[in-house]
Amino acid sequence: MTASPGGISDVSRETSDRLDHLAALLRKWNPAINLVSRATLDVLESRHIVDSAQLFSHLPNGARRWTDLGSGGGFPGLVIAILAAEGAPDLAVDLIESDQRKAVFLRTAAQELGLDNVTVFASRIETVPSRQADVVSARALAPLNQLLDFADRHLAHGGIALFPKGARHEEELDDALASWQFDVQKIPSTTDSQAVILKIGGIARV
Ligand SMILES: C[S@@+](CC[C@H](N)C(=O)[O-])C[C@H]1O[C@@H](n2cnc3c(N)ncnc32)[C@H](O)[C@@H]1O
Repeated sequence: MTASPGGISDVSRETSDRLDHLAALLRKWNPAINLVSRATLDVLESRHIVDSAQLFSHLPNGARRWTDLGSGGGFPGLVIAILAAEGAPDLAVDLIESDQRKAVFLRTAAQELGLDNVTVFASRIETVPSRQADVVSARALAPLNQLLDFADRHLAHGGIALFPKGARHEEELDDALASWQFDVQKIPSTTDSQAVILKIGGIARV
């Protein structure tokens, strides 16, 4: 799988059809529940789907559970589940989303897309028992300091967090270092020259 600004390549016809189907479902449901900002609906594929798909290439070998926090319209979690159905069939994908209407969308979309690797938790991240995940992700959810607290709750020992972050990531890293120890790799985003994916392991409170 390759995710570049031009789109997603090296995937099967079924995966590509599922990604198109997800885009169609989002366009259908968006007027009712505002899953993505209306301004980005026209560039759903490049702005949200490709941006989410690039995280999949950082899946560690042997990972069994990926937990996406604050999934909203399914970014990155539903896109990861679609790619995993082809590329990592043993991976279970959790989507945690406290907004009940968005959680209904996520369940309906997973069903319509024929994804049996998805579990939706219509609850707050803070109240779901630890998922002991190998990977935790969160996009556009909270400052890094807060995300590390969520990741600390839901990661298994040795697990990693993948957090897409924008131009202010250095500031967020400095703030987080006041309360947390961690190892971080800054991976340039393929969709935005100012953005990075923070790949974080070894999370511990200071
Ligand atoms: C700005 S949206 C981002 C959605 C998606 N990750 C994306 O990139 O498009 C943040 C989402 O997180 C959910 N959320 C915020 N706080 C949460 C919490 N404590 N537990 C579960 N979901 C939460 C909100 O309902 C919202 O859908």
